[in-house]
Amino acid sequence: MTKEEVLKIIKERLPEKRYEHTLRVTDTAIVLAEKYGEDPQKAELASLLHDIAKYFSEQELYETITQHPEVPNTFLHYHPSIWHAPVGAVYAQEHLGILDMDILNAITYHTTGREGMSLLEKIVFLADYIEPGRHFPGVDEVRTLAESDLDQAVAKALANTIQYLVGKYASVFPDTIHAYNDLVTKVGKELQLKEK
Ligand SMILES: Nc1ncnc2c1ncn2[C@@H]1O[C@H](COP(=O)(O)OP(=O)(O)O)[C@@H](O)[C@H]1O
Repeated sequence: MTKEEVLKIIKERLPEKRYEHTLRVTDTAIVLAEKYGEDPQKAELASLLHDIAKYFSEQELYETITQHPEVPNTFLHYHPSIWHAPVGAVYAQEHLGILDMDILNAITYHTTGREGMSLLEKIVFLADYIEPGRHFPGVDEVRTLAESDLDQAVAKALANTIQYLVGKYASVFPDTIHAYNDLVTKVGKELQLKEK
């Protein structure tokens, strides 16, 4: 599939603002891929498609997850706003013929992260978090970390997300906690030192 064909598909399924967000995530992911040694074409395709299911109805998201045993149904125990991620991967596989599991997993875990994220998964997760249209508290620190250390940047983004959710007494998808634990074991000390 050409980039133009993918762009046409996402343009038909996303409102203008979300389409522009997608393009910014894609540009950001390509820069990160070049910096950290990932295939930029994989980063481009995964990012272009990461939000493909964002505007599917809640019923369609629910049904897709229940009908696909490969999607962990833990997703259904958490807020519907995270369901679009695994459903996007199902869509990419079934409708666009994408079979690369790394690309499909990068789409599935772009919102939540998970333990043992691949380089591509980290890149798409982080690009979604730091693309230049994002303005939430703490994003600039993550942008700075992303210039020098991918794991530190992802760990900080996960910490921010968990703090944000806990701050409003929202439940936290368990894989996000696992992703956080996994990465702070590696880079928690460095992050602590940087914040002193
Ligand atoms: N790890 C998580 N666990 C539970 N809910 C989450 C998690 N991450 C995000 N959410 C919820 O899902 C919503 C959508 O997340 P996301 O797809 O990152 O949003 P955006 O629309 O900004 O791209 C968030 O606003 C938040 O309420």
